[in-house]
Amino acid sequence: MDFYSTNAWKDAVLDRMKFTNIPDADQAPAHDTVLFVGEQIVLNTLRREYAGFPQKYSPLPNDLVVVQRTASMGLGVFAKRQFKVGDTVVRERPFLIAAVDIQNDPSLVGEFNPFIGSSVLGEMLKSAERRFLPSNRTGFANLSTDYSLNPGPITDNSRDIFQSLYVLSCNSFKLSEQDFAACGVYKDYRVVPRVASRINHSCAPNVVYHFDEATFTFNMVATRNIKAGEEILTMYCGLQVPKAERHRNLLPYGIDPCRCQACETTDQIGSDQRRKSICSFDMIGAKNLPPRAALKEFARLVNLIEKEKLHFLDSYAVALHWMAYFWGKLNQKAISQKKLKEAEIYFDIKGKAHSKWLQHRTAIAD
Ligand SMILES: C[S@@+](CC[C@H](N)C(=O)[O-])C[C@H]1O[C@@H](n2cnc3c(N)ncnc32)[C@H](O)[C@@H]1O
Repeated sequence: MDFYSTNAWKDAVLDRMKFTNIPDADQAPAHDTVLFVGEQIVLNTLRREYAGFPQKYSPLPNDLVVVQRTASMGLGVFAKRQFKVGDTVVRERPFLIAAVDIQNDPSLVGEFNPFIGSSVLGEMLKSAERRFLPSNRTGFANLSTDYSLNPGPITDNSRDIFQSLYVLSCNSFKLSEQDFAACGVYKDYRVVPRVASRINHSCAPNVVYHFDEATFTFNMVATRNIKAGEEILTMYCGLQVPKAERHRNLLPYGIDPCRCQACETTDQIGSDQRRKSICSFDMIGAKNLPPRAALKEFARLVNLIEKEKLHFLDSYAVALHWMAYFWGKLNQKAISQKKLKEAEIYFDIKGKAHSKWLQHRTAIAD
C-alpha cells in the first residue's frame, strides 16, 4: 500500500509540525491562541525580540462594537459609539494563526499534490482545534454559520475538514512580513480573529488591521472618522484597481459579487478612472516641481483619494506630508502646520501597523 493512502503520512506530518498554545498573560477571560506551523522559529524570534512575550495588553471596553445582521452581507460589525481616525476599534487575541501554504511544502508531502496538500492542512487544522479552549472551539465553529456561501453549522457529528478549511479561507486575514516575524518560514500566514472575523469587506473601508507581535493581538484601527451605528469595514484585497479586477480578486473570499457601497455607485467609470490615477500618480515627478505646481499636484492626489475614501493608502500620508513641506517653502506656516498634523495622524496609523514604515517619515523630514 502506498504511503499516501494510509494514515502514516498524516502522522508523519503532525509529528513534525508541533502546535503551541500562546496563553494570555494572566488575563481574564483566558483567550489562548493556537499557533501552528513553524512555531519554534516564530516563538524563538518573538521571545528574543520582546521581553516577557506574550506581553500583557489592555483589552478595549467590550461595548465599542456589536455584531449584527447586515442588509446583504450576512453578519457584520457595527460601531456602538463614534471613533476618530487613529482610534483602535477592535483588539483581540485571535483563535489561531496558521501557515496556509503548508499545503505547497514539498518537504511535508513528498511532492506537491493539491489534494494531499489540502488534506495536510485540514488534518493540522483539526489537530489545532483540539487544543482550543472549549469556548474557542465553539466560537471558531460558529464562524462558518452565517453567511451566504457557508456549508452550514459545524456539529460534532458532521465535522469535516473542509468546513474548517472554509473558515480558514473566509474568516482569516493575511499577515504581512511587517506584521509577523514568521513570514520568512512560510509565506502565507493567516490569522483567524474572533469579533474581527465578522468584519465585512468594502472597497472604501474605514479600518485597517495590524497584528502586534509583542502582545500577540490582532488590531483594527480607524482610517476615517466613524459614526455610531456605522458598519466597520475593512479590505480583503488591493483596492487601487478597477471594479472588475477587484471582483475577480474577491472571489476566493466568498464574495460574488461585492455589495459594498463603492461597488454600487452610479459613477463606476469615474471611480475606476480615479483609482487608476491614484495608482499611477508620479510622486517623484510631483516633488521635483516648483512649490506651487507641486502643491497643486499633491492636492489633486489628496482629492482623488478622499473622493474614493482610500485614506488608508500610504500615498495619502505622504502627499499630505509633502503639502506641509511645500506650504512651508511658501512661508505659509499655519497651513503647513495644519497639513503636517493631518499627515501625522496617518503616519501614526501606519506606524502602529508597521514601525518600519516610519522610515518614510524620516526620509521626508530630512
Ligand atoms: C470574514 S466573513 C465576514 C462576516 C460574514 N458576513 C458573516 O456573516 O460571518 C466574509 C464573508 O462575508 C460576506 N461578505 C463580506 N464582505 C462582503 C461584500 N463586500 N459583499 C458581499 N459579501 C460580503 C461573504 O459571504 C464573505 O465570504
